[in-house]
Amino acid sequence: MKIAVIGTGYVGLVTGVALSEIGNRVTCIDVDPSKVEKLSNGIPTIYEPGLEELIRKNLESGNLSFTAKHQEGLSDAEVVYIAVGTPQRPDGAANLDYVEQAARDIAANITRNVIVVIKSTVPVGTNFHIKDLINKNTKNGIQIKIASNPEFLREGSAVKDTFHGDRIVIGTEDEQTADILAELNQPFGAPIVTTDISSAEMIKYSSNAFLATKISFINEIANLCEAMGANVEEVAKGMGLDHRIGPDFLKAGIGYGGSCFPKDTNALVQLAGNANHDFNLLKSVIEVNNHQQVLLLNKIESRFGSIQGKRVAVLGLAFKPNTDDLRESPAFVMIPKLCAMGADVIAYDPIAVSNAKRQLGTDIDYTEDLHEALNNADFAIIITDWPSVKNADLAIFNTLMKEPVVFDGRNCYALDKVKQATLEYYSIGRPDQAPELIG
Ligand SMILES: NC(=O)c1ccc[n+]([C@@H]2O[C@H](COP(=O)([O-])OP(=O)(O)OC[C@H]3O[C@@H](n4cnc5c(N)ncnc54)[C@H](O)[C@@H]3O)[C@@H](O)[C@H]2O)c1
Ligand SMILES: O=c1ccn([C@@H]2O[C@H](COP(=O)(O)OP(=O)(O)O[C@H]3O[C@H](CO)[C@@H](O)[C@H](O)[C@H]3O)[C@@H](O)[C@H]2O)c(=O)[nH]1
Repeated sequence: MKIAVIGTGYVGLVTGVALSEIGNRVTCIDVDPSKVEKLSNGIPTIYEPGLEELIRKNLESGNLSFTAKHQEGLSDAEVVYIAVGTPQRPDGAANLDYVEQAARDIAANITRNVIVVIKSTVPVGTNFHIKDLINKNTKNGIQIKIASNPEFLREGSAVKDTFHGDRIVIGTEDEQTADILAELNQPFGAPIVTTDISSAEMIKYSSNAFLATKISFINEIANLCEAMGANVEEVAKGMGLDHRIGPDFLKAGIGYGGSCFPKDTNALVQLAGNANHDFNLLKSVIEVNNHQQVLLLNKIESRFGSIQGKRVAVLGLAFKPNTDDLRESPAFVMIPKLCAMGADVIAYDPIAVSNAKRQLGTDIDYTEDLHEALNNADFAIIITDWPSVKNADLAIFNTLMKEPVVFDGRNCYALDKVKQATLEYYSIGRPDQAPELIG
Protein backbone atom coordinates (compact mmCIF):
# COMPACT_ATOMS: atom_id res chain seq x y z
CA MET A 1 0.00 0.00 0.00
CA LYS A 2 1.04 3.62 -0.44
CA ILE A 3 1.22 5.17 2.99
CA ALA A 4 2.03 8.64 4.31
CA VAL A 5 3.01 9.20 7.94
CA ILE A 6 2.79 12.74 9.31
CA GLY A 7 5.36 13.40 12.04
CA THR A 8 8.69 11.67 12.55
CA GLY A 9 8.96 11.75 16.34
CA TYR A 10 9.23 8.41 18.18
CA VAL A 11 5.88 7.15 17.02
CA GLY A 12 5.87 8.45 13.45
CA LEU A 13 9.38 7.29 12.72
CA VAL A 14 8.95 3.81 14.17
CA THR A 15 5.52 3.43 12.53
CA GLY A 16 6.81 4.54 9.13
CA VAL A 17 9.88 2.33 9.27
CA ALA A 18 7.87 -0.68 10.46
CA LEU A 19 5.22 -0.29 7.77
CA SER A 20 7.94 -0.10 5.10
CA GLU A 21 9.68 -3.15 6.58
CA ILE A 22 6.51 -5.22 6.03
CA GLY A 23 6.41 -4.26 2.36
CA ASN A 24 4.53 -0.97 2.01
CA ARG A 25 5.77 2.16 0.25
CA VAL A 26 5.96 4.75 2.98
CA THR A 27 6.66 8.48 2.88
CA CYS A 28 7.31 10.07 6.25
CA ILE A 29 6.61 13.80 6.41
CA ASP A 30 7.97 16.22 9.00
CA VAL A 31 7.81 20.01 9.17
CA ASP A 32 11.34 20.01 10.58
CA PRO A 33 13.68 19.98 7.54
CA SER A 34 16.74 19.14 9.68
CA LYS A 35 15.06 15.89 10.78
CA VAL A 36 14.13 15.07 7.19
CA GLU A 37 17.70 15.66 5.99
CA LYS A 38 19.23 13.43 8.66
CA LEU A 39 16.68 10.66 8.18
CA SER A 40 17.02 10.77 4.39
CA ASN A 41 20.72 10.09 4.93
CA GLY A 42 19.97 7.13 7.19
CA ILE A 43 20.86 8.97 10.42
CA PRO A 44 18.30 8.33 13.21
CA THR A 45 17.02 11.43 15.01
CA ILE A 46 16.25 9.44 18.17
CA TYR A 47 18.22 6.83 20.08
CA GLU A 48 16.37 3.55 19.68
CA PRO A 49 18.05 0.12 19.55
CA GLY A 50 17.67 -1.57 16.14
CA LEU A 51 16.14 1.44 14.38
CA GLU A 52 19.15 2.65 12.39
CA GLU A 53 19.57 -0.69 10.58
CA LEU A 54 15.88 -0.73 9.63
CA ILE A 55 15.93 2.88 8.36
CA ARG A 56 18.98 2.21 6.17
CA LYS A 57 17.65 -1.09 4.85
CA ASN A 58 14.29 0.37 3.81
CA LEU A 59 15.80 3.57 2.36
CA GLU A 60 17.99 1.34 0.20
CA SER A 61 15.09 -0.86 -0.93
CA GLY A 62 13.16 2.28 -1.92
CA ASN A 63 10.23 1.40 0.37
CA LEU A 64 10.93 4.34 2.69
CA SER A 65 11.45 8.04 2.04
CA PHE A 66 11.34 11.26 4.01
CA THR A 67 10.15 14.70 2.98
CA ALA A 68 9.33 18.10 4.45
CA LYS A 69 6.72 18.70 1.72
CA HIS A 70 3.23 17.45 2.60
CA GLN A 71 2.18 17.38 -1.02
CA GLU A 72 4.97 14.91 -1.89
CA GLY A 73 3.79 12.33 0.61
CA LEU A 74 0.05 12.93 0.57
CA SER A 75 -0.86 13.29 -3.09
CA ASP A 76 -0.90 9.57 -3.90
CA ALA A 77 -1.32 8.03 -0.42
CA GLU A 78 -4.05 5.43 0.22
CA VAL A 79 -3.65 5.50 3.99
CA VAL A 80 -2.39 8.50 6.00
CA TYR A 81 -1.17 8.18 9.58
CA ILE A 82 -1.17 11.16 11.93
CA ALA A 83 1.63 10.73 14.50
CA VAL A 84 2.29 14.29 15.66
CA GLY A 85 2.68 15.33 19.30
CA THR A 86 -0.20 15.96 21.69
CA PRO A 87 1.65 17.71 24.53
CA GLN A 88 0.13 18.87 27.77
CA ARG A 89 -1.55 22.26 28.00
CA PRO A 90 -1.00 24.27 31.21
CA ASP A 91 -4.41 23.06 32.52
CA GLY A 92 -3.42 19.41 31.96
CA ALA A 93 -5.57 18.85 28.86
CA ALA A 94 -4.07 17.51 25.62
CA ASN A 95 -3.00 20.17 23.13
CA LEU A 96 -4.53 19.26 19.77
CA ASP A 97 -2.97 22.09 17.74
CA TYR A 98 -0.52 19.80 15.93
CA VAL A 99 -3.18 17.19 15.14
CA GLU A 100 -5.49 19.89 13.79
CA GLN A 101 -2.70 21.33 11.64
CA ALA A 102 -1.95 17.83 10.31
CA ALA A 103 -5.66 17.53 9.43
CA ARG A 104 -5.50 20.79 7.46
CA ASP A 105 -2.33 19.57 5.71
CA ILE A 106 -4.16 16.38 4.73
CA ALA A 107 -7.21 18.25 3.45
CA ALA A 108 -5.05 20.56 1.34
CA ASN A 109 -3.02 17.80 -0.28
CA ILE A 110 -4.95 14.56 -0.77
CA THR A 111 -6.21 13.83 -4.25
CA ARG A 112 -8.41 10.80 -3.57
CA ASN A 113 -10.48 9.17 -0.81
CA VAL A 114 -8.10 7.97 1.89
CA ILE A 115 -8.21 6.35 5.30
CA VAL A 116 -6.79 8.69 7.94
CA VAL A 117 -5.41 6.79 10.94
CA ILE A 118 -4.76 8.68 14.16
CA LYS A 119 -1.79 7.16 16.02
CA SER A 120 -1.28 10.14 18.30
CA THR A 121 -2.76 9.77 21.78
CA VAL A 122 -5.92 11.90 21.63
CA PRO A 123 -8.90 12.49 23.93
CA VAL A 124 -12.12 10.61 23.27
CA GLY A 125 -14.04 12.41 20.53
CA THR A 126 -10.96 13.76 18.73
CA ASN A 127 -11.14 11.31 15.81
CA PHE A 128 -14.63 12.54 14.89
CA HIS A 129 -13.55 16.16 15.27
CA ILE A 130 -10.55 15.57 12.96
CA LYS A 131 -12.69 13.73 10.43
CA ASP A 132 -15.06 16.72 10.26
CA LEU A 133 -12.18 19.15 10.00
CA ILE A 134 -10.67 17.26 7.06
CA ASN A 135 -13.96 16.63 5.25
CA LYS A 136 -14.92 20.32 5.54
CA ASN A 137 -11.64 21.41 3.99
CA THR A 138 -11.05 18.94 1.16
CA LYS A 139 -11.46 19.87 -2.49
CA ASN A 140 -13.43 18.09 -5.24
CA GLY A 141 -15.82 16.34 -2.85
CA ILE A 142 -13.15 14.00 -1.47
CA GLN A 143 -14.37 12.29 1.74
CA ILE A 144 -12.10 10.45 4.15
CA LYS A 145 -12.61 7.53 6.53
CA ILE A 146 -11.17 7.91 10.01
CA ALA A 147 -9.62 5.28 12.27
CA SER A 148 -8.12 5.28 15.74
CA ASN A 149 -5.01 3.09 16.02
CA PRO A 150 -3.32 4.07 19.30
CA GLU A 151 0.34 3.28 19.80
CA PHE A 152 1.65 1.23 22.74
CA LEU A 153 5.42 1.21 22.09
CA ARG A 154 7.83 1.97 24.90
CA GLU A 155 10.86 4.14 24.32
CA GLY A 156 14.07 2.13 24.40
CA SER A 157 12.33 -1.00 23.10
CA ALA A 158 10.18 0.58 20.37
CA VAL A 159 11.30 -1.70 17.54
CA LYS A 160 10.82 -4.84 19.61
CA ASP A 161 7.44 -3.64 20.87
CA THR A 162 6.29 -2.97 17.29
CA PHE A 163 7.22 -6.39 15.95
CA HIS A 164 6.31 -8.32 19.13
CA GLY A 165 3.45 -6.26 20.54
CA ASP A 166 0.76 -7.55 22.92
CA ARG A 167 -2.09 -6.23 20.76
CA ILE A 168 -3.02 -3.83 17.99
CA VAL A 169 -6.14 -1.75 18.58
CA ILE A 170 -8.13 -0.53 15.58
CA GLY A 171 -11.22 1.63 16.10
CA THR A 172 -13.35 2.39 13.05
CA GLU A 173 -16.83 3.50 12.04
CA ASP A 174 -17.32 0.70 9.52
CA GLU A 175 -16.30 -2.89 8.95
CA GLN A 176 -14.66 -2.29 5.58
CA THR A 177 -12.11 0.17 7.03
CA ALA A 178 -11.50 -2.22 9.94
CA ASP A 179 -10.82 -5.06 7.48
CA ILE A 180 -8.37 -2.99 5.40
CA LEU A 181 -6.43 -1.91 8.48
CA ALA A 182 -6.50 -5.38 10.04
CA GLU A 183 -4.98 -6.78 6.84
CA LEU A 184 -2.36 -4.02 6.78
CA ASN A 185 -1.38 -4.78 10.39
CA GLN A 186 -1.60 -8.56 10.17
CA PRO A 187 2.16 -9.04 9.37
CA PHE A 188 3.03 -7.59 12.81
CA GLY A 189 1.67 -10.81 14.26
CA ALA A 190 -0.06 -9.33 17.33
CA PRO A 191 -3.70 -10.03 18.25
CA ILE A 192 -5.88 -7.37 16.60
CA VAL A 193 -8.71 -5.79 18.58
CA THR A 194 -11.24 -4.12 16.31
CA THR A 195 -13.66 -1.83 18.08
CA ASP A 196 -15.50 1.47 17.84
CA ILE A 197 -13.53 4.71 17.68
CA SER A 198 -14.34 6.09 21.15
CA SER A 199 -13.41 2.80 22.84
CA ALA A 200 -10.10 2.69 20.93
CA GLU A 201 -9.27 6.22 22.08
CA MET A 202 -10.19 5.26 25.65
CA ILE A 203 -8.13 2.02 25.59
CA LYS A 204 -4.96 4.09 25.15
CA TYR A 205 -5.61 6.46 28.07
CA SER A 206 -6.86 3.71 30.37
CA SER A 207 -3.84 1.52 29.65
CA ASN A 208 -1.39 4.27 30.52
CA ALA A 209 -3.43 5.34 33.54
CA PHE A 210 -3.55 1.75 34.82
CA LEU A 211 0.22 1.26 34.42
CA ALA A 212 0.86 4.57 36.19
CA THR A 213 -1.52 3.42 38.95
CA LYS A 214 0.49 0.21 39.41
CA ILE A 215 3.68 2.25 39.79
CA SER A 216 2.21 4.74 42.28
CA PHE A 217 0.64 1.86 44.20
CA ILE A 218 3.95 0.03 44.61
CA ASN A 219 5.67 3.30 45.48
CA GLU A 220 3.16 3.86 48.30
CA ILE A 221 3.76 0.28 49.46
CA ALA A 222 7.52 1.04 49.32
CA ASN A 223 7.05 4.03 51.57
CA LEU A 224 5.04 1.88 53.99
CA CYS A 225 7.73 -0.82 53.85
CA GLU A 226 10.30 1.76 54.95
CA ALA A 227 8.13 2.81 57.86
CA MET A 228 7.46 -0.80 58.89
CA GLY A 229 10.79 -2.50 58.21
CA ALA A 230 9.70 -4.59 55.20
CA ASN A 231 11.45 -4.85 51.82
CA VAL A 232 9.38 -3.74 48.80
CA GLU A 233 11.25 -5.99 46.39
CA GLU A 234 10.26 -9.05 48.40
CA VAL A 235 6.71 -7.72 48.59
CA ALA A 236 6.49 -7.04 44.82
CA LYS A 237 7.86 -10.52 44.08
CA GLY A 238 5.30 -12.12 46.36
CA MET A 239 2.46 -10.07 44.87
CA GLY A 240 3.53 -10.46 41.24
CA LEU A 241 3.41 -14.25 41.30
CA ASP A 242 -0.36 -13.97 41.54
CA HIS A 243 -1.41 -14.06 37.87
CA ARG A 244 -4.23 -11.67 38.58
CA ILE A 245 -1.67 -9.06 39.65
CA GLY A 246 1.35 -9.92 37.43
CA PRO A 247 4.99 -9.01 38.03
CA ASP A 248 5.33 -6.06 35.61
CA PHE A 249 5.28 -2.39 36.58
CA LEU A 250 5.75 -3.20 40.25
CA LYS A 251 9.24 -1.74 40.45
CA ALA A 252 9.33 0.90 43.17
CA GLY A 253 11.54 3.91 42.56
CA ILE A 254 11.81 7.64 42.12
CA GLY A 255 8.49 7.81 40.26
CA TYR A 256 7.43 7.58 36.65
CA GLY A 257 8.47 10.14 34.02
CA GLY A 258 8.65 10.23 30.25
CA SER A 259 6.65 11.74 27.44
CA CYS A 260 3.48 9.76 28.13
CA PHE A 261 2.46 8.77 31.68
CA PRO A 262 2.60 12.28 33.20
CA LYS A 263 0.76 13.98 30.33
CA ASP A 264 -1.74 11.17 29.66
CA THR A 265 -2.77 10.80 33.31
CA ASN A 266 -3.31 14.56 33.51
CA ALA A 267 -5.26 14.54 30.25
CA LEU A 268 -7.55 11.74 31.48
CA VAL A 269 -8.27 13.64 34.69
CA GLN A 270 -9.22 16.65 32.53
CA LEU A 271 -11.27 14.50 30.17
CA ALA A 272 -13.15 13.00 33.12
CA GLY A 273 -13.74 16.48 34.52
CA ASN A 274 -15.27 17.56 31.21
CA ALA A 275 -17.76 14.71 31.65
CA ASN A 276 -18.47 15.88 35.25
CA HIS A 277 -16.61 12.92 36.67
CA ASP A 278 -14.10 13.54 39.43
CA PHE A 279 -11.38 10.90 38.81
CA ASN A 280 -10.10 10.85 42.40
CA LEU A 281 -8.12 7.63 42.05
CA LEU A 282 -6.06 8.99 39.15
CA LYS A 283 -5.58 12.34 40.89
CA SER A 284 -4.02 10.44 43.80
CA VAL A 285 -1.78 8.47 41.43
CA ILE A 286 -0.42 11.77 40.08
CA GLU A 287 -0.01 13.26 43.56
CA VAL A 288 1.85 10.18 44.83
CA ASN A 289 4.17 10.41 41.83
CA ASN A 290 4.92 14.10 42.35
CA HIS A 291 5.76 13.38 45.97
CA GLN A 292 7.84 10.30 45.10
CA GLN A 293 10.14 12.30 42.83
CA VAL A 294 11.45 14.38 45.73
CA LEU A 295 11.40 11.81 48.57
CA LEU A 296 15.14 11.16 48.32
CA LEU A 297 15.74 14.83 49.14
CA ASN A 298 14.30 14.20 52.62
CA LYS A 299 16.81 11.39 53.13
CA ILE A 300 19.63 13.59 51.85
CA GLU A 301 18.62 16.41 54.19
CA SER A 302 18.37 14.17 57.23
CA ARG A 303 21.78 12.62 56.42
CA PHE A 304 23.69 15.84 55.67
CA GLY A 305 21.66 18.79 56.96
CA SER A 306 23.05 21.43 54.60
CA ILE A 307 24.48 20.31 51.26
CA GLN A 308 25.88 23.76 50.45
CA GLY A 309 29.10 23.31 48.46
CA LYS A 310 28.88 19.50 48.44
CA ARG A 311 29.85 17.75 45.22
CA VAL A 312 26.91 15.61 44.07
CA ALA A 313 27.10 12.98 41.33
CA VAL A 314 23.68 12.64 39.68
CA LEU A 315 23.74 9.31 37.85
CA GLY A 316 21.34 9.36 34.91
CA LEU A 317 19.44 12.13 33.14
CA ALA A 318 17.12 10.19 30.79
CA PHE A 319 13.70 9.24 32.21
CA LYS A 320 14.64 5.57 31.73
CA PRO A 321 17.52 3.57 30.20
CA ASN A 322 18.08 3.11 26.46
CA THR A 323 16.67 6.48 25.49
CA ASP A 324 18.06 10.01 25.31
CA ASP A 325 14.56 11.38 25.94
CA LEU A 326 14.48 13.74 28.90
CA ARG A 327 10.79 14.60 28.89
CA GLU A 328 9.46 14.65 32.49
CA SER A 329 12.61 12.94 33.76
CA PRO A 330 12.86 12.95 37.57
CA ALA A 331 16.39 14.34 37.01
CA PHE A 332 14.77 17.60 35.94
CA VAL A 333 12.95 17.81 39.26
CA MET A 334 15.94 16.77 41.34
CA ILE A 335 18.78 18.79 39.77
CA PRO A 336 17.23 22.29 40.10
CA LYS A 337 16.36 21.50 43.75
CA LEU A 338 19.92 20.33 44.48
CA CYS A 339 21.28 23.50 42.85
CA ALA A 340 18.89 25.65 44.90
CA MET A 341 20.24 23.92 48.02
CA GLY A 342 23.74 25.04 47.03
CA ALA A 343 25.09 21.69 45.80
CA ASP A 344 27.81 21.48 43.17
CA VAL A 345 26.26 19.03 40.68
CA ILE A 346 27.93 16.80 38.11
CA ALA A 347 25.45 14.84 35.98
CA TYR A 348 26.32 11.57 34.27
CA ASP A 349 24.46 10.01 31.37
CA PRO A 350 25.88 7.77 28.63
CA ILE A 351 23.80 9.30 25.80
CA ALA A 352 21.55 12.16 26.96
CA VAL A 353 24.18 14.78 27.88
CA SER A 354 23.95 16.91 24.76
CA ASN A 355 20.12 16.97 24.96
CA ALA A 356 20.35 17.87 28.66
CA LYS A 357 22.81 20.73 28.10
CA ARG A 358 20.33 22.35 25.74
CA GLN A 359 17.55 22.14 28.33
CA LEU A 360 19.28 22.45 31.71
CA GLY A 361 22.03 24.87 30.70
CA THR A 362 25.65 24.92 31.74
CA ASP A 363 25.37 25.79 35.45
CA ILE A 364 26.20 22.19 36.29
CA ASP A 365 28.94 19.86 35.03
CA TYR A 366 28.17 16.99 32.68
CA THR A 367 30.01 13.81 31.82
CA GLU A 368 29.52 10.61 29.84
CA ASP A 369 32.09 8.91 32.07
CA LEU A 370 30.72 7.29 35.25
CA HIS A 371 34.12 7.35 36.96
CA GLU A 372 34.55 11.07 36.29
CA ALA A 373 31.13 11.72 37.83
CA LEU A 374 32.00 9.85 41.03
CA ASN A 375 35.47 11.28 41.34
CA ASN A 376 35.72 13.20 44.64
CA ALA A 377 31.91 13.35 45.06
CA ASP A 378 30.42 13.75 48.56
CA PHE A 379 27.43 11.65 47.60
CA ALA A 380 25.74 10.10 44.56
CA ILE A 381 22.08 9.93 43.52
CA ILE A 382 20.93 7.28 41.06
CA ILE A 383 18.09 8.57 38.85
CA THR A 384 18.26 6.23 35.83
CA ASP A 385 18.99 2.50 36.03
CA TRP A 386 21.40 2.52 33.10
CA PRO A 387 23.19 -0.86 32.66
CA SER A 388 26.52 0.99 33.16
CA VAL A 389 25.30 2.00 36.64
CA LYS A 390 23.47 -1.24 37.50
CA ASN A 391 26.40 -3.45 36.49
CA ALA A 392 29.13 -1.21 37.92
CA ASP A 393 31.71 -2.76 40.24
CA LEU A 394 30.55 -1.36 43.60
CA ALA A 395 34.17 -0.88 44.64
CA ILE A 396 34.30 2.28 42.48
CA PHE A 397 32.08 4.15 44.95
CA ASN A 398 34.68 3.54 47.67
CA THR A 399 37.73 4.18 45.56
CA LEU A 400 36.55 7.31 43.74
CA MET A 401 34.22 9.18 46.11
CA LYS A 402 35.14 11.22 49.18
CA GLU A 403 32.74 8.99 51.10
CA PRO A 404 30.73 6.15 49.53
CA VAL A 405 27.26 7.59 50.25
CA VAL A 406 24.68 6.54 47.65
CA PHE A 407 20.99 7.48 47.36
CA ASP A 408 19.51 5.02 44.90
CA GLY A 409 16.20 6.04 43.27
CA ARG A 410 16.06 2.80 41.25
CA ASN A 411 17.03 0.06 43.71
CA CYS A 412 19.92 -0.94 41.43
CA TYR A 413 21.91 -3.03 43.89
CA ALA A 414 21.26 -6.10 46.01
CA LEU A 415 21.55 -5.24 49.69
CA ASP A 416 24.08 -8.03 50.41
CA LYS A 417 26.39 -6.65 47.67
CA VAL A 418 26.04 -3.17 49.14
CA LYS A 419 26.96 -4.50 52.56
CA GLN A 420 30.00 -6.33 51.17
CA ALA A 421 31.14 -3.15 49.42
CA THR A 422 30.60 -1.20 52.70
CA LEU A 423 28.54 1.50 51.02
CA GLU A 424 26.33 3.85 52.98
CA TYR A 425 23.23 3.21 50.96
CA TYR A 426 19.70 4.58 50.93
CA SER A 427 17.22 3.10 48.48
CA ILE A 428 13.43 2.99 48.01
CA GLY A 429 11.30 0.78 50.24
CA ARG A 430 14.23 -1.27 51.53
CA PRO A 431 16.17 -1.05 54.79
CA ASP A 432 18.83 1.69 54.75
CA GLN A 433 22.44 0.57 54.92
CA ALA A 434 23.84 3.38 57.05
CA PRO A 435 27.15 2.82 58.94
CA GLU A 436 25.48 2.42 62.34
CA LEU A 437 23.09 -0.10 60.78
CA ILE A 438 25.88 -1.96 58.94
CA GLY A 439 27.51 -2.46 62.34
N1 LIG B 1 6.92 8.77 22.55
C1 LIG B 1 6.31 7.63 22.82
O1 LIG B 1 6.91 6.71 23.37
C2 LIG B 1 4.85 7.43 22.50
C3 LIG B 1 4.30 6.14 22.60
C4 LIG B 1 2.94 5.96 22.31
C5 LIG B 1 2.16 7.05 21.92
N2 LIG B 1 2.73 8.29 21.83
C6 LIG B 1 1.90 9.39 21.35
O2 LIG B 1 2.21 9.59 19.96
C7 LIG B 1 2.19 10.99 19.62
C8 LIG B 1 3.53 11.41 19.06
O3 LIG B 1 4.49 11.29 20.07
P1 LIG B 1 6.05 11.50 19.76
O4 LIG B 1 6.78 11.30 21.05
O5 LIG B 1 6.42 10.69 18.59
O6 LIG B 1 6.00 13.07 19.34
P2 LIG B 1 7.17 14.11 19.05
O7 LIG B 1 6.68 15.39 19.59
O8 LIG B 1 8.48 13.54 19.46
O9 LIG B 1 7.21 14.19 17.45
C9 LIG B 1 6.21 14.79 16.67
C10 LIG B 1 6.79 15.16 15.30
O10 LIG B 1 5.76 15.67 14.48
C11 LIG B 1 6.26 16.76 13.71
N3 LIG B 1 5.11 17.58 13.27
C12 LIG B 1 4.29 18.34 14.04
N4 LIG B 1 3.30 18.86 13.28
C13 LIG B 1 3.49 18.42 12.01
C14 LIG B 1 2.80 18.59 10.79
N5 LIG B 1 1.69 19.34 10.70
N6 LIG B 1 3.28 18.00 9.68
C15 LIG B 1 4.40 17.23 9.73
N7 LIG B 1 5.09 17.03 10.87
C16 LIG B 1 4.64 17.61 12.00
C17 LIG B 1 7.23 17.45 14.64
O11 LIG B 1 8.17 18.25 13.92
C18 LIG B 1 7.87 16.25 15.36
O12 LIG B 1 9.02 15.80 14.66
C19 LIG B 1 1.76 11.70 20.90
O13 LIG B 1 0.36 11.85 20.90
C20 LIG B 1 2.17 10.73 22.01
O14 LIG B 1 1.39 10.88 23.16
C21 LIG B 1 4.05 8.51 22.09
O1 LIG C 1 7.80 -0.85 37.35
C1 LIG C 1 8.05 0.25 36.83
C2 LIG C 1 7.94 0.49 35.43
C3 LIG C 1 8.21 1.76 34.94
N1 LIG C 1 8.58 2.76 35.79
C4 LIG C 1 8.82 4.12 35.24
O2 LIG C 1 7.71 4.48 34.42
C5 LIG C 1 8.12 5.37 33.39
C6 LIG C 1 7.61 4.89 32.04
O3 LIG C 1 8.25 3.68 31.68
P1 LIG C 1 7.83 2.82 30.40
O4 LIG C 1 6.40 2.53 30.46
O5 LIG C 1 8.77 1.69 30.31
O6 LIG C 1 8.21 3.85 29.23
P2 LIG C 1 7.43 4.71 28.15
O7 LIG C 1 8.30 4.72 26.95
O8 LIG C 1 7.02 6.01 28.76
O9 LIG C 1 6.11 3.86 27.74
C7 LIG C 1 4.81 4.10 28.29
O10 LIG C 1 4.16 5.16 27.62
C8 LIG C 1 4.03 4.96 26.19
C9 LIG C 1 3.44 6.22 25.60
O11 LIG C 1 2.06 6.28 25.71
C10 LIG C 1 3.16 3.73 25.95
O12 LIG C 1 3.02 3.53 24.55
C11 LIG C 1 3.81 2.51 26.61
O13 LIG C 1 2.96 1.38 26.44
C12 LIG C 1 3.99 2.81 28.10
O14 LIG C 1 4.65 1.73 28.74
C13 LIG C 1 9.65 5.43 33.47
O15 LIG C 1 10.02 6.62 34.15
C14 LIG C 1 10.02 4.22 34.31
O16 LIG C 1 11.21 4.40 35.04
C15 LIG C 1 8.68 2.55 37.16
O17 LIG C 1 9.01 3.45 37.93
N2 LIG C 1 8.41 1.28 37.64
